[in-house]
Amino acid sequence: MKKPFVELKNVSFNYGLDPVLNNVSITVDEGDFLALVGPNGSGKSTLLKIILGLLKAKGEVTLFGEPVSSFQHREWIGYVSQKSNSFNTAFPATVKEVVQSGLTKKAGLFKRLPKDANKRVHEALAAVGMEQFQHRNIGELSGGQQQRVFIARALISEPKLLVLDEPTVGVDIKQVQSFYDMLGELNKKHNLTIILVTHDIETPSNQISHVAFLNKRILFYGNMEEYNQIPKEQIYEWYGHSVRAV
Ligand SMILES: Nc1ncnc2c1ncn2[C@@H]1O[C@H](COP(=O)(O)OP(=O)(O)OP(=O)(O)O)[C@@H](O)[C@H]1O
Repeated sequence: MKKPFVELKNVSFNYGLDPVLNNVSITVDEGDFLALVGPNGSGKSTLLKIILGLLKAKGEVTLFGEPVSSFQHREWIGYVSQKSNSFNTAFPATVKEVVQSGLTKKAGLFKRLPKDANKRVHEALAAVGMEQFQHRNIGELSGGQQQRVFIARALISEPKLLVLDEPTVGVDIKQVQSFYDMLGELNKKHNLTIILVTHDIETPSNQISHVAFLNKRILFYGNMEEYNQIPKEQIYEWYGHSVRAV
């Protein structure tokens, strides 16, 4: 039987008086690839912060079967924030150094690297198809390539769950499909559970297993087959009228 990695039950949250999330309930099982989709300001980042234990909400939040407040295994969750790709391009760090920093971030600056650090850097870069770039400066890479490197940095501590906040912002439109294919491979071949947050309803769907559509509350939650049956007009309505029709 599949194990629930993340369970949210009736989660509500306000910043001051403004309600941002209202009675949100979703479950992410082991092996799922969930796209959490919603327009700007719909509460996606807030929900991620609640899942990561950075904000405390009303309702129940469980990680790997434990209440988020007492969950100890932070290393089981790899997180790539929205800001990762606004990397200072003049910063003189190689791809290898960036990925390696995923090993030292919890141990502190002066902690020695594990003996197998080189092998692990290589494996993490290979998993995202970037092994040939390890000696390049991070600032010389494209947005999509940088995003892959940040994912490798998250993968190096061998998480069970990977959380990605708007990972395709700054990725060339032509590279988006191959980026999703890479994530699909991590999900299926490496058995990595993924939550991907995006405002893009055109998110390539062939790799994704489930969709949650959020606009302060959950308007839809189901598998891809169920999602594909929703008329596009309905989705545009959920978005308001700012989304172009295709
Ligand atoms: N620290 C904060 N203090 C007050 N209000 C906030 C704060 N952070 C976010 N908000 C508000 O909460 C709402 C939800 O914001 P959130 O960042 O979760 O949305 P989002 O769906 O991730 O948006 P985007 O796609 O633009 O990143 C917005 O109206 C935002 O202005």
